[in-house]
Amino acid sequence: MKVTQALISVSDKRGVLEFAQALQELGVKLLSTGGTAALLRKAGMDVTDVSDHTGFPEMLDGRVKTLHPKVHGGILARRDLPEHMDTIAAHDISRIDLVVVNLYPFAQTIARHDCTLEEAIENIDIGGPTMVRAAAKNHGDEAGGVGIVTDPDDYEGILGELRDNEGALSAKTRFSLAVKAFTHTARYDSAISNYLTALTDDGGRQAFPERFHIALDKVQDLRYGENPHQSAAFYREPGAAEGGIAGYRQLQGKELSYNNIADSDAAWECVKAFDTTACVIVKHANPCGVALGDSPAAAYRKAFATDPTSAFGGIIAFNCEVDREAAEAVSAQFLEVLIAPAYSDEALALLAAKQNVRVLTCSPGRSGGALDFKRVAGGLLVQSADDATVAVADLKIVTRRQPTPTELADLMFAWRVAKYVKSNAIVYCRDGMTVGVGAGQMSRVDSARIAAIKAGNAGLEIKGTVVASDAFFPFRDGLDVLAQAGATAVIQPGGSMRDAEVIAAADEQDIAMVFTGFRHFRH
Ligand SMILES: NC(=O)c1ncn([C@@H]2O[C@H](COP(=O)(O)O)[C@@H](O)[C@H]2O)c1NC=O
Repeated sequence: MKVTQALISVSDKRGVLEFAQALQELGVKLLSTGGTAALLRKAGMDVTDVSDHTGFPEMLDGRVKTLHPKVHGGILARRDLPEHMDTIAAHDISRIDLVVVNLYPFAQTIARHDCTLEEAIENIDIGGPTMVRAAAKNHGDEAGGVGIVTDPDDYEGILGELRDNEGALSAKTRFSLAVKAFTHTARYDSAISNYLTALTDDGGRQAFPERFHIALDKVQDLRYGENPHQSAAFYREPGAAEGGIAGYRQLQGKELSYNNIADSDAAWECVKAFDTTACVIVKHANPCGVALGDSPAAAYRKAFATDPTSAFGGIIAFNCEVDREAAEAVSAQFLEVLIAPAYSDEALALLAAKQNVRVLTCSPGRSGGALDFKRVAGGLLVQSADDATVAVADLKIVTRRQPTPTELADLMFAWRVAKYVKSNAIVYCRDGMTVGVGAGQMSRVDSARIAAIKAGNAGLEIKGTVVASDAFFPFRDGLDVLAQAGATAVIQPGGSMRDAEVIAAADEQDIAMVFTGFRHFRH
């Protein structure tokens, strides 16, 4: 059925003029609301105001514009039922075959820090969702129905189909537009619910609403989950900042697996923590080598040297462009995924010879949402992201001996790495490189021992290293292990009941120790 009449009422006016002009050229009659009609008319278009169509003025500050049987009858009448068609004809209601609506910008309004409740309420669209839902419900079948367009990105495709299809939209297109439209209104209402249920009695907003709606967009189905007998998919938060792994672009290689994405996230978040050239190698969600370097290749070689055994089949991330030398260096090992903000042409040409390696670019910007989620059986733990940082000036030196400038630089490096190592985390470092990483142990003292053993296995000198501990030492035994291994300086949060005992142990062994005042647990 040919589209004869369209109603256009949009807040986001991007591309609407060109779309309306093209519709008019196709012979579609246009109805429109105040602001939208004014925009179209200013461009010389022939458009009928909805108020002239209904015989009722827009009223109540725009709260009532399109809420009228002349509009909703024209949308909701079933094209396949003669009785419906007779009824609208009897009431002089004409068919509206295409509805082009996007809603008041509620999410953008409440994102403003100075937004009042009154402003938020006024930005709850009523007439818009009513039309969107009506049109989506009446998307119809082969006999005809209504097309509902809520996304300016769809304008071009719609025009293409109308041109190719003698001015009609197929039932398939109308159905997929309807699905998108109901998703649009569901997301809109979720934002309203999240906002209102987070309001506090004193007019403030609590971070965690009483009811939490999360809307996610599927990025892709995955071949399987953490194990081959689990099914899986990857979802992205709409509107999340670009810098997270969910914004990845794959340049070559096999499809990413569930574990690839989880490990890539760990590697990418860790490498972004450094503001000079850095490389991170991750295995099973933990960094097994992190290093700074004068070039990406130099950083990689140091990171790899931490634990060549574990680096096999790892995920490698750089925070800078990968050049030919770095591409050559990483190609010498078996790796699953390579991530960087960019690659030189030479590097890409070289990597192309290893077609199985998944090569990704990610934006170096800030990562996703301000909230962190963790699934537990029957629920979800939600917390603010761990974005605490410490500056040298904030450190509290608690031992007799002060760290030397070199130790201090390595302590800061080690602390940054420890944040990305699963607890209990102990990280030995020297010269901007990890020397031994102890991760995910149930006891801190075991983590300290394992990290030292791993450094030995890699043939690295542990004497003279500095150490970061992601949380305080409950007893002096952990500190004693570090001292016996030959560490000379330690960074840790402090705050243990036995801090005095741990500080005394450090003083006894001439270790310089600094407290950050906060911990970096990662489970
Ligand atoms: N009240 C109504 O009947 C009504 N009908 C359409 N709207 C909205 O008004 C906006 C467009 O308004 P204008 O064309 O005046 O700029 C659209 O976001 C549309 O969703 C309405 N506004 C709010 O509820």
